Amino acid sequence: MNAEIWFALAAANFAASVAPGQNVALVGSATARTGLVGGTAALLGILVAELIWSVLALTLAVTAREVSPILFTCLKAASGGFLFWLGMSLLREGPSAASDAAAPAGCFARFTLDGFWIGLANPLALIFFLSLFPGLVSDLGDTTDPMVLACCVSAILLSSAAGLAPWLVSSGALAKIGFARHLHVLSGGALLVMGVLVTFRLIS
Ligand SMILES: NC(=[NH2+])NCCC[C@H](N)C(=O)O
Repeated sequence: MNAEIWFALAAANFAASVAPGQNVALVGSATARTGLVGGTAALLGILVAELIWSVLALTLAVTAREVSPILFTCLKAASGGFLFWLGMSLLREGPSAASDAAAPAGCFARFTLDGFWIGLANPLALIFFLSLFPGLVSDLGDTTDPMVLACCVSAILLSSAAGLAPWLVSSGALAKIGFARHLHVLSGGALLVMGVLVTFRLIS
């Protein structure tokens, strides 16, 4: 794997990662509630999910065509329900713990876990890892070779983190200058609306 392919992979994933979606909304919401530490905890959970997606897509070489439509539907239903529930519970809690010091114990572990599920059941991640990603790595030969695997995974994880970093930093800055409540309502509401949309599209 040469540097060109590494950068092409990283650039494609950066574009997908920086685009607004449920990962971005969770990072915003976690940062509004508990500052940069909470946002970073959510980001770490998302990265673990992305690690799983990229390793699965590379080692099993699964593509969208091979995944049963029933599994897709189940994943979307789980994603819709979880987004709705998470949006509701975040909105109900309110941005009470806007400073790191006031954050309740266990809050960061919760954000990491939320990040993990949000990242795993992300319809945009499904599209990326099962449709775009296989095309991007198709010339690499044996993608189960540990070296190739490590290169691809490092490109994905670094670019995903780089895509979420501007949202983390700007959310932290907004929370600091007194917009924590607005940010909280906006990102919690976005998660809720995405949950409704995913569910609505499934049943309509
Ligand atoms: N690594 C990826 N391409 N993941 C999908 C990210 C989707 C989108 N940026 C979101 O926040 O929901």
